[in-house]
Amino acid sequence: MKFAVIVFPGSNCDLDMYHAIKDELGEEVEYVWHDEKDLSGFDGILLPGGFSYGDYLRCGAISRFSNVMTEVVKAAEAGKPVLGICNGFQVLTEAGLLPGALLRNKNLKFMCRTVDLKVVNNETQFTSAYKKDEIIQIPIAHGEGNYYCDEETLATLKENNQIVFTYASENPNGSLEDIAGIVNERGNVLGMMPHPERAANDIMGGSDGLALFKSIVKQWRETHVSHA
Ligand SMILES: NC(=O)CC[C@H](N)C(=O)O
Repeated sequence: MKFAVIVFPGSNCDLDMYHAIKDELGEEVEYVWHDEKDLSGFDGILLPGGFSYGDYLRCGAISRFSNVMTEVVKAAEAGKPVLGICNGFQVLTEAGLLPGALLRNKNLKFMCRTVDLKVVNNETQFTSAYKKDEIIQIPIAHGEGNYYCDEETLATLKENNQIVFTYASENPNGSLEDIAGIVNERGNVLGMMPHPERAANDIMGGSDGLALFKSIVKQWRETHVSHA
């Protein structure tokens, strides 16, 4: 499987993402600058964390206009796995690929710690390697992680089982219904504020995030590798 790690001006978790894929999973991965106009050679698209365009206006509000985003939309529409982590999640909501918005943390502070997450939906291509309602430890580091959507959108998210991760022991940012990660209706685009790529090896303090990347590869292999 070949992954693209999109790099915006100001991205800072692209290195972690690249390491998780290349060194922990042993899969192909390349950095793709935000100005590129072709992602057709990639099987999975990863939007990393960081401070793209310095978080000016709103986190992700400018990056969503980068040339590469036209290709990210095409990849999502083609059913390829698209994963947005933290700033990547914010870009995906600004680009309309995921519903809702990430507002300023309720306490208006930058939150940087490891939190307990509940895997409330393990039936997605991103979470099949977890158990239902499994509690995992994943780091967060953000100032605008407070997920919000209107009542109608929340009802749709619940009806379609699109809520994938919730904060378990504490809600660090005020997110509606403790939402920490959601998928689109088709289930191939995931956005989440916690950083699984920063929990890909016990040396980093934990490896609970690795199963997410393994789930993506497992799904891809099941649908793309012929079992001759
Ligand atoms: N780690 C990140 O990706 C941070 C995202 C964004 N800059 C925020 O502070 O909310």
